[in-house]
Amino acid sequence: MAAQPAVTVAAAPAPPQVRLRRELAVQPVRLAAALLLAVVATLAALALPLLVRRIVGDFSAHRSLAPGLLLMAAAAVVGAAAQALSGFQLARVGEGMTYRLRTTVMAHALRLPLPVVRARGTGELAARVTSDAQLLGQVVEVAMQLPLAAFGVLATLAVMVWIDWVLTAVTVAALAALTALVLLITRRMRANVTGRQDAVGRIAQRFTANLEALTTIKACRAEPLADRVLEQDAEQLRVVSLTGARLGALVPAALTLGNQFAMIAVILTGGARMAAGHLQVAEFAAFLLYLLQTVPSVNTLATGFGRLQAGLAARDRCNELLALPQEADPDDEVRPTPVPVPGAPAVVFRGVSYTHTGTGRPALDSASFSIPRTGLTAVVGPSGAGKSTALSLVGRFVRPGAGSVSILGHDIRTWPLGSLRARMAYVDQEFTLLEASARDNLQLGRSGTAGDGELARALTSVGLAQDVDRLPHGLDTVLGREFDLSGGQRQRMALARALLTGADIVLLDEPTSQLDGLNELRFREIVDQLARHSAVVVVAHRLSTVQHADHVIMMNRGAVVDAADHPTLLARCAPYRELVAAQTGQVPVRYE
Ligand SMILES: Nc1ncnc2c1ncn2[C@@H]1O[C@H](COP(=O)(O)OP(=O)(O)OP(=O)(O)O)[C@@H](O)[C@H]1O
Repeated sequence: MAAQPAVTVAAAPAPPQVRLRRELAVQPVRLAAALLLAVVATLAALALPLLVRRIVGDFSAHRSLAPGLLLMAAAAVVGAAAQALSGFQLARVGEGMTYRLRTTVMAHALRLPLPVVRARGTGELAARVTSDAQLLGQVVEVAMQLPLAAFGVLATLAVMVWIDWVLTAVTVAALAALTALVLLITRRMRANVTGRQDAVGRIAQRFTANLEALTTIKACRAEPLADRVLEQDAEQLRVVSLTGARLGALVPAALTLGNQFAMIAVILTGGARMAAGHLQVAEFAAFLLYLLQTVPSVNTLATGFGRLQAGLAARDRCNELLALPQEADPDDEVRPTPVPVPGAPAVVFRGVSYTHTGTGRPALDSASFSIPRTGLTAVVGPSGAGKSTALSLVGRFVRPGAGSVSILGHDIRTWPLGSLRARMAYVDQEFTLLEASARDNLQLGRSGTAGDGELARALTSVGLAQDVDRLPHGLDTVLGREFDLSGGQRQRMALARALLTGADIVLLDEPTSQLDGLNELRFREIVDQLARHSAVVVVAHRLSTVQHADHVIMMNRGAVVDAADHPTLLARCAPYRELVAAQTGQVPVRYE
C-alpha cells in the first residue's frame, strides 16, 4: 500500500458574498438606460408647473393658450412613457439579480456538507431562495429609486428657490423634520425584517418536515399535535410581523403629517407674501404645484428606506448562508486525481473516530478495518453500532474527527471529491429517487449515457423490466409524484443504478430490507456479479446476506469487535455468535 501522505486540507472557500454595488454593475447598459429614462421623466415632471405658470400668464394677458397646452401635453406623455420604460428596465435588472442570487444560493446549498444541511433544515434553506431572494430583488428598484427621488426633490427645490426662496426655506424646514422622523422609524425596521425572515424560515422548515412525515402523522392521528406546533410558529411570525406592520404604518402617517404641515406653513407664508406684494398669483400657483410634486418623491424616499432595510436584512441572511464552507476542498478542481494503487485494499480505516454534531457520544470510536479490493464485505452489528456512519465516512459525506481513511491506497483527503465519488456507488437506506424520469434516475452517477439495451439489461437483472414497461411512458415516466414505485421497486431501481455505474466500491446500506424471497435471491446474484470486479460493502441485518459474504466486519458501540469470514467469526467471536443465534431465533442478543 502507498505510504500515507501528510495531508492538510482547509475548508472550501465560500462563493462571493452578495454585494449590491457589484450586482448593480452586472448590467451597466440596462441600468444606464433606466437612469436616463428616469431623469427624462423627472425633467418632464419639473416642466409641468412652469408650463402652468405660462398658461396662467397667457390667460391673464389674453394670449393663445394652444402652444402652452400642447407643450404641457407633450411633456406629460413623454414623462409617463419614460417613467414606464425606466420602471421596466429596473425590473429586468432586479429580476436578473434575483435569478443570480437564487441560483448561487441553491448551488451553494447543494454543495454544503450533509451535517450542515441537516442541522439547518431543508425548509429553512428553501426560505432563503424564495422569500429572502424576493426581498433582495426589490432592492435594485429601491437602490435606483432613492437617488432619483433625491434628485427629483433637489431639482424641484432648486426651481422653488428660483420662484421664492422664503417659501422654499419654510418647505425645507418642514421636510427636514419629516425626514428625521422617518429615518428614526426605518432604522428599527432592519432588525424586525431579520426576525421576520427567521420566523418565515422556521415555519417553512417545520411545515416541510411535517409534510415529509405525513404518512406517520396520519397513521398516528397526530394532525392536532402538528397543528399545535405549526400554530406556535405561525403565532411567532404573526407577532414579529405585527411589530413590523406597526413601524410600517408609522411611515405614511408621518409623511401625511409632514406634508400637511408643509402645506399649511407654505399657504400661510405665501398668503402673507402675496398681501405684501412680494409674490404673484401665477408664481404662488406654480410654487404650490411644485410642492405637491415633491410629495411622491418624498414618499418614495421614506418608503424606499424601509424597503432598502428589508432587502439588506435579506442580503445578510443570504450572505450568512454563502459564508458556510462547501464540502469540497478549495483546490479540488486543480488537484490531480490519484491513480489507485495496485493491490491496495479498497478501503482502510485506521483508528477512525467520528461524533455526530450535537451528540456527546462518538458513533465511531477508534475503528480500524480493511475492505478487500473485490468481493462482498458485510458490516454487521446491533442497531446504533455505527455501521451507516462508517459508510458515510467512506463516501466522505462526513469527515473523521480522528484517524485516517484510505481509498484504493490513497488517503481520502487527497482525492478530489468528484473523482472519489465517481469511484463509488451508494445505495442509501431510503432508496431515494429524484423527481426525474426512470431513465435519468437509472443513470445518476454515471459518467456517460447508457443505451436502451444496457438500461434494459440492468432492469432485467434486478427484476424490474416489466414494472418499468408498465409505467405510462416507460423509461421516460417521471417518478416521484403521481407515478411512484413501491419500496421494494425503489430498492431494486437503486441496485440497477449501482450496476450501471461500474464503480470500484459499491456501498449498500441495508439493501435487502424490503425485498421478497425471489428478489433477495436476485439481489445475491447481482452482488456476486458486482463483487467479481468491485468491493461490495453491505450493511446487513439478514443472516442470508452475511453467510454469503467473503468478509464480515462485526461492530458494536462504534468499535470493530472482530473481522474475518463467517465460519471463522462463528468459531471465535461470541458477540457474532449471539447475533447469528438471534437471527435464527435461538437466543436474544445481549450486547449492551
Ligand atoms: N444524523 C445523525 N445525527 C446524530 N446522531 C446520529 C446521526 N446518525 C446516527 N447517529 C447516532 O450515531 C450512532 C450510530 O448510528 P448509525 O446509524 O451509524 O448506526 P447503525 O449501526 O447503522 O444503526 P442501524 O442498524 O440501526 O441503522 C447512533 O447512536 C445514532 O444515534
